[in-house]
Parts: sequence; C-alpha cells; structure tokens
Amino acid sequence: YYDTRKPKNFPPGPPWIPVLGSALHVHRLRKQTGYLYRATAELAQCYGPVVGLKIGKDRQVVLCGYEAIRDMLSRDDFDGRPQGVFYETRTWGKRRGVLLTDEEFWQDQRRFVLRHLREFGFGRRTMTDLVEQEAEQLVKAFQQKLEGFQVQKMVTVFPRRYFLTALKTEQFSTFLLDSSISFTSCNGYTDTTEYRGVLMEYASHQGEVELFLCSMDAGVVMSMHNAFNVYILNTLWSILAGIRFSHSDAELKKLQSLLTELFANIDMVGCLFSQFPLLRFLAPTLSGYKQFMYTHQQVWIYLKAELDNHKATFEPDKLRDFMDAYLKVLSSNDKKPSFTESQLLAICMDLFMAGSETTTKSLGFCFLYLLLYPDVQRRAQAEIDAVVGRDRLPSLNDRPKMPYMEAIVLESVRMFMGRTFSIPHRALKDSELLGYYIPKDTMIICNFNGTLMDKDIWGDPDVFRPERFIDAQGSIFIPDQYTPFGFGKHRCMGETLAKSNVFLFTASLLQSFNFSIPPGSLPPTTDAIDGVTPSPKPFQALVTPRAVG
Ligand code: HEM
Repeated sequence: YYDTRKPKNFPPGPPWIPVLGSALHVHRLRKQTGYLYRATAELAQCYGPVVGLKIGKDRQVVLCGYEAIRDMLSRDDFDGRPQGVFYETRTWGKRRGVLLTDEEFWQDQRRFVLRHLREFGFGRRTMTDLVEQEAEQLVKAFQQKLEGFQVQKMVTVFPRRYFLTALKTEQFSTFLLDSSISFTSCNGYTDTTEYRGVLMEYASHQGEVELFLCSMDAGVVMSMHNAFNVYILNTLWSILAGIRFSHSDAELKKLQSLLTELFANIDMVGCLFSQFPLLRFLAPTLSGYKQFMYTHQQVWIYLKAELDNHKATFEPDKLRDFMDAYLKVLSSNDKKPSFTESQLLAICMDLFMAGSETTTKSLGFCFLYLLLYPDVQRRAQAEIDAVVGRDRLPSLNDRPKMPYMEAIVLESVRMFMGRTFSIPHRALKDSELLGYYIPKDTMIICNFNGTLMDKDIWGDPDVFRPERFIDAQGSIFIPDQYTPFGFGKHRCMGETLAKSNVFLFTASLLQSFNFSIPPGSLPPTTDAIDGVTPSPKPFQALVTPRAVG
C-alpha cells in the first residue's frame, strides 16, 4: 500500500502499482512508440511538462518543456547525480569519476579535469592541431579506399538537342546529380558503347551539354554510421593519455563494439537491474547485469594497462598529458582525499564513454541527413570552395567564415540529442519545481525531444535545415531553447572538442567527396536505435571524388 502512494503534490503521472510502480505503463508506451523518449513525450502530452513516475525503486520526474528544463538545470538544489547499484558498480562499487558524481567530490574533480584538459589541449592550439591531424587522416583513409579511381569525363561534348531527346525518351533514368544514369551511343551517334555511371556534374553551354560521369563500379559504397569512431577517440585520447590508435587496433575495436552493444541495451535512466536491484542475483543475464559487468571489466583492464604504462615512464618534471598531471597530484602530500588512482581511472572511463560515442553518433546523423538532403551538401561544398578552395584542407581557423558549415554542426547535434535525454540529475533536498513537490533523492531527467524537436520552436523539426541557425545578416543565430549540451554547473565538458570535430571532419570530407544513396538502394531510414544515446541505423553511402573544381 505504501508503495502505491505518491507524495503529496508530486508531479502527475500514471498510477503506481506495488513493486513495479509505473514501469508497465511506460514499457507499454515504449513498445507502442518504439522509443523511451517518445513514450515519455506522450506522457507529457497527457500530464503536462513535469511528469512523475516510479520505475521499480526509482522515483523519477521527467521534464519535457523548455521552461521546466531551464528551471531545473539552473538550480543548485538539483545538481545531484543519481545514486544506486547502477551508478556504483561501474566504478568498483563506489561512485567515482566526473560524469555521475556530485557535491564537493565532483566539484573538486570537475575543476581539476577542466583546468588540465585545457592545459593539454582543450580549446587551445594543441586541440586544433589534433583535430586537424585526425581529419587529414580520415580523408586519407577515404582516399585510399577510392585509390586508382579518377573522375572520368566520360562524355564531354554532347549536342544539346540529342541530350534533350535522350532525356525525353528516358534513356537517362533521371537528371539529378548523384543519380545513376545509363545510355548508349553518343559520339557522332555511331559509337554504341553502353555508358553506366553516376552523374556528378553537368554544364550546359552553347547548345551543348558537358557531363561529368563516374563509373558506378569505381565509386565506393561505404558504411557511414561507424566510419568515425577511432578518429574521434584519437582527438580525446591524445590529450588524456598521449595515445593515437590505429584504425586496425583489434583490442580497441573489440572494446568499442562491446560498448556500442552495451549502450544499445541500457537507457540513460538505467536498466532493469538498476530499477529492480534484486534481479542482479535472480536473473543476471536477463536484467543486463552480466553484460554490464563484463563490458566494464574489459574497459577497466584496458585503462589499467595504460595507467601502469604511464606510471612506469612517469617523470614529474615532464608532464606529457592529462594522466601524468593527475599522477603528479597523486604523488604530492597535500592532495585532497578525493584524488585517488581509482578516481583517475574512473575519469578516463567517463571521458572515454561520454566523449567518443556522442560525437561519433552526431557525425553519423550528420552524414545520414546529408545523403537525404543533397542540396545541403551542395551548399556546404560551395561554401568550402569559396572559403578554403581545393588546394588545402579546411582548418578550424576557417570556422568563423563558414556559417553554413557551422549551422550543419548545430543541426546534426539537434537531430542526435532531439532523440534522447540528458544525463539524469538528483534532487539534493526536498524542493519545488514549477509548483510541484520534488522529494530529496528523486531522479530528474530532461527529455530533450521536448525542446529540440518542438514544433512551436522549430516549425519543421524533422527537416534537416541548417538555415534555421542563420539570421538575415548571414550570421549564426542560436535560439535559447537549443541546449543539447545542457547548461548550468553540469554543462558538458567536451562541447568545444565535439563541435570542432563534427565541423572539421564534415568539412574535410565534403571538400573532397560527394556522398549519395547507392544506386538501387532505398534512402536510409531516420529511425534510430534506442539506448543510452541514439544511433543511426547502419547505412551506406556511395562515395565518389568530387570533380576537380
Ligand atoms: C555531440 C557531442 C556531445 C553532446 C551532445 C554532449 C552532451 C552532454 C550533455 C547533455 C551533458 C549533461 C549535462 C547535464 O547533466 O546537465 C553532458 C555532460 C558531460 N559531457 Fe558531454 N556531450 C558531447 C560530447 C562530449 C565530449 C567529447 C566529452 C569529452 C570530453 C564530453 C564529456 C562530458 C562530461 C565529462 C560530462 C559531465 C559533466 C558534469 O556532470 O559535470 N561530452 N554532455
């Protein structure tokens, strides 16, 4: 009976039943809508922007509107992070790290991490160099896959009259760039060679049409959703531990695939064993506990080996990276008790998890939408050609002169975070939010779908339209409601790095290549894979070099 009673003036929501709370109700909605963020958005339609739930042992409040989210994120009362098995087993049974800790412990550690990440690269020249270096490697890797392939000017001069006739008789299947076309005979109408290819550019002048066509076999079809992981991780890991991973590093690949799988099986708000902790013992596999532990153990082993390596080569006067800076503090006598070796490992794990998945997935969504919106791709390429040209790679210094590319970054992150939640907060004491009573220790979650995909704010939220971030003067304009990195004291620590990566990786690839839907394939779906953070479903692109400008 006690389990079914809601605290007085607790935010409205579905009824609570013993032990399960509102879990079944939410589960049903999730099945219907396909996603947890949609299930809670539906609840917000019914109960308002502040929804009260109980999932197993967890009392949760989900916020679904800008006003509620802004109020919560800007108040110290809600600066806690959730407690419990889920948040402790990941770091050896005690809350450690910077992602899921709070109060004085977190403040000291966050301050240290921010200061030293800045020292070794964040927001400084070193970061610029690192991101530019990785972008260059990424372009090289794409070029290698396309090696030996040249844009073929297969048909140069084409009598316009014949060309138009061919179009009318549908010898050309379509007249869109990046589409596949095939036709027979052109040179003087006697050659009966069959031409099949992807139309990359055309120019019509003086009664003639010039076609730039690349052979379909020569373009390379590549998986795009996972094309960026290692390069993204390298920008972060160089700063943290001075390491650059090779693309073929088998151990890293194994680790990343374990993490990807784990992230798809748990949610931002926990999973079965965190809400029903007894299930760890009764059903370790079904409740996700076994997989959670196994993946974390693998990450610990990996990080510990690197830490041992650093300890063996550590020189207090020659600090190479963030790990060294932390080791130096550990060796001093006046360090605060929160500075420990396990805390260093937990910070590395947090940054490893928070840093690589998020940026990689933002890039995944970016290229998914670039395939679906070829006009956006062309406009970006026109800006790249005008500002950078083709003789050198884009750099982060070009950024202020490239508002359209900057807008693509903002729009890609909106598409990514508009399908998920922020990291949960916790009420540090009994509080009030938009007139409701929030008891101490309640978990509070922002559903970013309610702001980043709100029709009233964006008009056409499902459309990939970077122009929405550009004002009448052609400058970047960011509405207040755009908060994919959170705000307040827990604001994301990697925003600068993440945006720089998405900007430069995208600009560098678009400078050299066109990305299109492979001929004969359906357009990729915009449905995502649910999980801690959403991922685009696996998709492929036909990558062809751009014709020389
Ligand atoms: C597109 C990429 C990214 C997005 C959308 C993103 C988003 C977020 C959000 C929404 C939060 C939670 C804020 C809150 O709880 O109020 C957060 C926190 C955090 N992010 Fe990011 N993030 C991204 C990339 C990164 C990167 C590259 C790093 C690596 C340095 C990083 C490190 C962190 C950390 C350490 C926190 C916890 C901050 C704290 O609680 O004090 N993030 N991020």
